[in-house]
Order: sequence, then structure tokens, then C-alpha cells
Amino acid sequence: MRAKLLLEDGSKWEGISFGAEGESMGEVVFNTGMTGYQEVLTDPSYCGQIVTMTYPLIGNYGINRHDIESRRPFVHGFIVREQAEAPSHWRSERSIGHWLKEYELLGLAGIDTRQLTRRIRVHGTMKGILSTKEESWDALAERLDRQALMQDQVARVSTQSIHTAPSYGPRVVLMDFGAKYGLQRELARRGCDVVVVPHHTTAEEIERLRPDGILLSNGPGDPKDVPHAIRTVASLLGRYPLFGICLGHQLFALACGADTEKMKFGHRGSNHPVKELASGRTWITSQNHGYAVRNESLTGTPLKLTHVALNDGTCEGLEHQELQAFSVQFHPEAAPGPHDSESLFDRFVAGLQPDSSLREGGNIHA
Ligand SMILES: NC(=O)CC[C@H](N)C(=O)O
Repeated sequence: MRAKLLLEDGSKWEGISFGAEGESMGEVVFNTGMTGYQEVLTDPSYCGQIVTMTYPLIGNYGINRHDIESRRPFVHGFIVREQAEAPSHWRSERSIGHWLKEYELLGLAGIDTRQLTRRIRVHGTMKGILSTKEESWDALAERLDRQALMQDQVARVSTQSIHTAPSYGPRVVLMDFGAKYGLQRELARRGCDVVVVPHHTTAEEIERLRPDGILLSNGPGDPKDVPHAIRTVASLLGRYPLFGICLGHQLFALACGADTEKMKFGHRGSNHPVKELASGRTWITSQNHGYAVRNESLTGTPLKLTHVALNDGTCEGLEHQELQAFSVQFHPEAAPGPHDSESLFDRFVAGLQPDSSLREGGNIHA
């Protein structure tokens, strides 16, 4: 079956459908990872986006039950040069096409993804519509025109209710704006007592959970679309040690008086070089963001720039100069990607001071 993609700039792309049938609209972005497509598809930060992979062959090691990063894929469509119909890997359970169909997601293969990526790099990310329907480009253009990009992605992907992963270590409240499983995995590895809370949880509700620290998760969309979360972060500041990742980093910056802006085409891939300014060391990082904290907006705030992207000089990390709070724009949990920066979780957890009556082996009722 054929499938079409129409972009906001009027460019038309035709290829082969490999997922569900129907129609889907979203912001068309590209990811440069050579592997890790399953983690990309299930990263809730891609909610509302149609993702193009620049690597030409995707799906060759199939889909397995280990590499998912959330309860389901949240992308609005997937575009590849070539889809491997017969994956080969001992962990593989099915092909990417079968899996996309199960979740009623559209896939488009057989187009020149390099040309599409160059177009996005020149024009910036754009709205696009994918369709398997037999109809004119004009009809498609009309519907693309009428639909706006969504702004409520965080509410769509965040947990609906509080859930816990109890342990004896420091209690971390993970504010879920669309958290990847990797964040919980890293906290669990360090023995943390994790409480995951919905995006709209207030500072008072969080206080009642008696946390030792707060982790602000990654998540989709513009950080300014969740003003309630910015207010909550502002009132948690100084009361608990705080660590922000990706959207969490942007919310932390906004809560401290800095500003964010939309990037032309963002950073999405598994090999983005970032310089840690204190040591002069370069880390290779996993990234997925379309917004960034404006470096100039840091003037007059209590924030210090700690990490910069080597490709374009944009802000990749911040630290509060008086309070125990820091954040990074990239993904220290990787998944997919290199583990150069995972020590950031050690730094966060080492700075937490758990209630001593709850130490492992101790009598919690003493
Ligand atoms: N991965 C993320 O948390 C992304 C943050 C934000 N949605 C952005 O695109 O910049």
C-alpha cells in the first residue's frame, strides 16, 4: 500500500506504508541515531511528533519487550528509508511494522530521508500529515492547514495517579511529565525509594510525601505549555534537592527566571557532544529536544551555565548558585545512547539525606 507525506511548506513525499492505515498529523522531526529506534518510538517526549530516522535501514533487530521506555509508543508517525521486514535478533519478538499496526500508528518507508532531513534543516521543523488514503494532495493540504499542533501533550503522557517503587534508600519524588522508564531504572539501581507523581501534583501534596529529593522528568512539548509545573518547581526550590532532566531542566530554568526558546530543528540523536565547563571534558550524550534555555536569559538569575552543546553552543546544563539544584538538557539515563554522563545520578543521590530511621536493616518503627 502507498502512503503520502505532505509538509507545511507544500513538499510532497510518496512511499510505502508499513504500519496502520489512516491519517496522522504532527510536527516532523529527525533523529540521527543508528540504533535505538524502539526507545525513540516509546520516549513520551516525542508525543505529537512524526519522527524520521536518518539512518537508512531501520528495524533490523526487531522489537523486543526489554527496550521500551514507556507504556506505549507516543509518536504520531514514523518515517524510514528502508524498513527491515524480516528482523534478525535473538531478542526480537516481531517486526516494527507489526508493532506499529498494533498501536494504530502510521509508518512510511521508501522515501529519501536524507532529502527530507535537509529540508527540515533549512526550513526548520514543520507540521506534516501522513496518509494512506486515496485522495488528492489538495484535500490533504486543506486538512493539514486546518489542524494546529497539540499543546496538551504532558497531560496525555503523564501518569494519572501516584505510584511507588518502594525501597530503603532516599525517597525521591519523580515528577512525571512524560518520564522515560530509564529515570526510574537509574534511581532503582541506586536504591532510591521512588514515588512517581502526576504533572499537576502541587508542592503541598509533594510535601506530604516527605521526599528527600525531587527529580523533574523529561517530557513532550513547549515547557511554557505547563505553567502550573513551573509554579510547582518554583515553590519546591530550596525546600528539597532538585535534579531536572530535559523538560525538567527547562522547567527548572523558567522557575528560576530564565527563558526558553524554540530551536530551528532541535537535537535528536545518540551522539551529541556536550562540554562540561568545570572540567573541560566532553561527554557524548543522548538527546531529544526542540526547545532550549536561552543563554542570554541567565543574566540576573541565580543560575550558572555548566554544560554547552559543542555543535551549536546552546545551553545543556545549569546549576543553582545557592541552592542544591541542577539540571541537564540531555539524557544521562541514555536509552538509547552512551553512558558518559550517568554519574549525574550518583551526584544527585549522594546529595540526598534520607531520614536515618529508614536506613536499610534499621527498624523503621524505632
Ligand atoms: N526530551 C525532553 O524532555 C524534551 C523537552 C522538550 N519537550 C523539548 O522538546 O525541548
